This record gives sequence, C-alpha cells and structure tokens, in this order.
Amino acid sequence: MSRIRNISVIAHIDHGKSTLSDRLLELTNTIATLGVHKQFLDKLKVEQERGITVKAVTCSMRYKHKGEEYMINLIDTPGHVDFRAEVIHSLKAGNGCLLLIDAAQGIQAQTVANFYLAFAENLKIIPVLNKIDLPAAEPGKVLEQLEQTFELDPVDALAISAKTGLGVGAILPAIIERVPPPTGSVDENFKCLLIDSWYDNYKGVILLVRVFGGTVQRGDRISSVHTGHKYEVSEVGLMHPDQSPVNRLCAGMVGYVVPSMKRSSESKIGDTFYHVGKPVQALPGFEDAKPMIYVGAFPLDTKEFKRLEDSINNLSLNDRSITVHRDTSTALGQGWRLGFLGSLHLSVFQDRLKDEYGAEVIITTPTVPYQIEYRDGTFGTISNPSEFPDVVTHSSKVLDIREPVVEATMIFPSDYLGSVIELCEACFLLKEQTFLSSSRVLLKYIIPLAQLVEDFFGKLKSSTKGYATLDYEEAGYIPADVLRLSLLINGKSVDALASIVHRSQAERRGREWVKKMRGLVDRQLYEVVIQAAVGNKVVARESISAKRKDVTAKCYGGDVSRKMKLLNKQKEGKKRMRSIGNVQISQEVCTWKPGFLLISSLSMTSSLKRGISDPN
Ligand SMILES: Nc1nc2c(ncn2[C@@H]2O[C@H](COP(=O)(O)OP(=O)(O)OP(=O)(O)O)[C@@H](O)[C@H]2O)c(=O)[nH]1
Repeated sequence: MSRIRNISVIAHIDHGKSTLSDRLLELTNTIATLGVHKQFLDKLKVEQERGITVKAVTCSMRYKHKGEEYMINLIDTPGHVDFRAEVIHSLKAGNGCLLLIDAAQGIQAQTVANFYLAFAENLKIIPVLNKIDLPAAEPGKVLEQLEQTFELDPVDALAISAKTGLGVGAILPAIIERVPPPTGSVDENFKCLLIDSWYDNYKGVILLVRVFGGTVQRGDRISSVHTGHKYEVSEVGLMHPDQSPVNRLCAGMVGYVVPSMKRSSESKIGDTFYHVGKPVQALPGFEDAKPMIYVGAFPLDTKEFKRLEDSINNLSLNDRSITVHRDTSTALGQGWRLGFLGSLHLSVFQDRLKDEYGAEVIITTPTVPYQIEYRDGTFGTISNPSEFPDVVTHSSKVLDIREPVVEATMIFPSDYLGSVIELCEACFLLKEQTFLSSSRVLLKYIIPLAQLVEDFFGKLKSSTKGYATLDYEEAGYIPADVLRLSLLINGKSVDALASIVHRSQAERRGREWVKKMRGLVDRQLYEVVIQAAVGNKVVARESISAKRKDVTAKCYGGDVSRKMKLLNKQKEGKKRMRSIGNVQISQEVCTWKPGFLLISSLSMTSSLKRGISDPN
C-alpha cells in the first residue's frame, strides 16, 4: 500500500485537466503518444465535440521512482458545475489532488469551488499552473492569487504546459513524494466504496470501486450494505487505461468489479460492498445528486415511443443522475418527465441520445422543482407546470409555495463590478464581496434557480465582456410568489407550453409569448386566436386571420416522381405537426432549444458553450 497513490485532477472548465491526464498517461507509457489534437480520456462523442469532460474517468498508471515501482490511480474530473457530483465522488476515492490553474486566466469560479471540496476532504493539494506556454500567461500574478485566496504556498506550485509537455515530468515525483499513500490493510475484512458504475452489454453492470480494506477476487460473494443484495464476482481489474483484469484488488486500490448484477438501479453510488458473512460498517458515502431542472420529453413521431423509451432507459443506466418518469401531454401525447442536474447536463443528454441511439426528442422548457405546502398540512414538490395549482384555487388549497435558490459565486475583473452589481442588486441578495487581487473580484449572491436557468450566465457574460465565470451550489428554498402562465390556442390550453413565472412578470411574459407564437403558427383556413392566461384571466392576446383557400395548389402538373416527392415531404411534415383543437401547429413550437426565445428566453447552455470555448 505504501506504493499506491490515489489522486484526482480538479480545475475550472478548460484549464487543461484532460490534456494533463493524457500527458501523464503517455509519460508512464500507459498509452502510446497521442497526436496533439487527440484526447484519450474524453471518450464520449459529446466530450470530443464540445471539448468538455462529462464523466470522471479513472486510469491506473505504473511509475518507477527512485528504483521502486508505484501505482498511481488518477481520476480526471469534469469542470462544469452540472457535473459537480462526479468531482465529489472522485475526491472521496483519493488522498490528494492536482489543482490546475490556467496561468493566463488565474483563479476562476470552479477553481474556488473545487479547492474547497478538496479542502473539506482533507486532501493533499498540489497546485499546478498550466498553459505557461501562452504569451498571456502571468504565473507570478496567479501565484499571488493562490496565496491570497487559498493560503497556498507559491513554493509548492508547479508550472507546466500540458500541451507542450514542459514541466510535466515534475508532476509524477511530486505525487509520490507529497501525497500520502492510502490507509487500511489487506488483512482486514473486505470493504469497498462504489464510486461509479456503468452498464456493459456483455458483462452487465460494472462497478468502479475504491477498496478500503481486505481484498476481492473472482468467485468471491459480495453484498451491498444499502440493498442487502448478494452477488458473485466474475472479474476484477484495473482501468489501465481500459479494463485490464487482475487476480485481485487489494486495500488502497481503485479498480473495477464485475458482479452478477443485472439492473443498474441496484448500484447506488456511495454504497459499501463487503464479503457475504463478514459484514462491515458502511463507509461514509455521499448523497445522490438531486435533479435541479425538469423537462417534458416526447417522441417526434408517436410510433417511436417504445424505441425512444428503450434509448432513454439505456442512457439513464449509464447516467444515474437522470430521473425518468412517464408523462402525458394533451398536445404531444405520451412521453416522459426527465430530471437533470442542469442545462448543460440536459443538452449533453440530448446530444448523447442522438449520437449513441439516433433518437430525436422534443424537450419542453425546463422547470425547477417548487415546494408546495397545502392548507391541509401536506407538502408536495411540483416540477411540471401542468400540475401546478391553478391560481384560482391557490388561496383555498395552497398555503405556501417555495422555490429553490442557489448561492452563486462570480469572479471577474473589478472594472465590471458596477455593471454586475447593477445586474444582481435589484433581485438578488448579496452574501459576499472579496477582492482576490487589486484587479479581480469575487461576488456571492443568493439567486433563484429559475432565474439562473433563465440565461443569467448569458447576462453576466455580457455585463463583463465575457470575462466572468460562474459557479453555484444549492442554498435551500425561499417563499416565492409564482403562478402558472398558460398558453391557449383557439381556447384550448397547450399544456406543453405552460410555465411557472413570478406574478410580477406574468403579463410581460404573456405578451412576449403570444407575439412570438404568432410568428410561429402558420395561417390556417380560419382565424387562430393565441392567448396567454393566468387562471381564467387572459393577460395577452394575438390573432392570426384566416387565409383564402387556393384550390389550384398542388394540382399543378409535373411528373409522378415529383408529386411523390412532394407527398413524402408532406407526410414527413405532418409527423411534425400536432393538432390543438382544429389548429395544426408544428411540434417544434413546443421544443426547448438553448437560446430559443419563445418559451422563456432560456439560453444558458449556449452561453455555457460560449463560455467554454471563450478563451477569456
Ligand atoms: N496553450 C495551451 N493550451 C492548453 C494547455 N493545456 C490544455 N490546453 C488547451 O485547453 C483546452 C482545454 O483543455 P482540456 O484538457 O480539455 O481542459 P479540461 O480542464 O479537461 O476541460 P473540462 O473537462 O471541460 O473542464 C484545449 O483546447 C487544450 O488543447 C497548455 O498547456 N497550453
């Protein structure tokens, strides 16, 4: 055990975690040298296309130091706040971490958040300044920030370029010398912590575990503390970098176990496993990541329901933070209500569904979960606008409605302090204002989650010319004066378009809605009336006058193949249409798209993408 080191790489988005992890794998000959543009650890197509890490990845490396061979288990973690739970799980598996900071950008919002997570776990933190090859790099300034913000000694920091490899050689000896080896003993009863799991079509569920005591090998019978279910182990191994079977996993190691587990739902991240008949105390686990936003999901073509359901279920097997429940909409038919950790998580899910299963889906506007206290003393959580109590019955049935808030941390150059305060001050509560240096400032505000989801980051970026970074964590619930805004087409409510808004914004939102909707609904043979309403009260109205029937349309000559082509095109088009009363509307109207202004001017994901690719 004295020759094992378990370590995570943590950093703000894009500060170079995956690039550094790849370089370390190359240095230890775990993988062959990659081209400059290749990334080994970001395996998912979405990860490669977007240049972000979505899932934490573990890899074991062998490294010789002063004549002794060591095993370093390295976990590359995601930077984005939506995937924070992955970072927490990864940190629990190790004794140390590399805290990477881009030498040109300095400390950013996720640097602060990740530092405190590692600090709370009492891990040995090795600060690493990356990208020192960039002309804009200012290592001296960043070292000052590190000392001022985290009280980290600048002497302990390593300066590298993960891209060119400069200085990377000093990292492995630093890990061996500074990070303590894991504690525990192979002579104890076997116990391990489940840090990740995924579904393999051939082997079934695979568990990624950190062994805290004893050993485990093929043929062992193990049991879960959480469920009490028993399993027989058919394989154990290390991720080196892909699954490499070994004879046994010993205390201190991070590796995988293949149990005879058929259903992913039985693997609960944070669970403890032990040998049947030799029970152990549960290891301190972690809470499940709770969904922060919910959306309705519906097949584009109703015939695709079953296939889409299989795809959604398969995908959620490998991403346990997605919650799935069946749902029906009068406008869109049968579908599901899905819960996600944030907008980026949702949009990554959409991409993965398309990339990995070729499935396209209609996603409605995200809603946050509201807590409702009823007058009869019962409580409930509602995250579907169509289930939200009607305003008319509010006062009689509902005592109180509360909405989730987050504590948002923003870091940006102090030149923009005035404009950020202007953006936040009217609605949000200031918690902290700290100067990280003479030119950089950190602000903490309590912000309703619904407003954060609704392009707050986009507004923050435009107030700071793109320089601000944002991180947030849950901060409980506060009373909210919210109500349901319904959209009606020719008197029929389109449930998929209902949303929950603040009372003070209902009229403005209603007007925005009907105006946008007017531009999206085609003219029909009769007048179409579009209304936004709160309860029975119409707050905005637009109408589209009837068009005159053109009897000669489509009768125009041409050969048969052209007509067939037109007919097929029409058939395809019809699939995308749904009837609301006697009005045909395109399903696309109900679809949430990042930056799609109709429903709630929500564009957090696109702003995030901008943020991710924005070097500033
Ligand atoms: N110039 C320069 N660019 C670098 C260096 N290290 C990483 N990059 C670039 O920075 C970008 C982000 O690198 P990644 O390794 O994907 O960053 P990450 O921290 O893993 O990103 P997330 O997983 O999304 O949080 C890529 O375009 C890299 O090529 C470096 O040392 N110098």
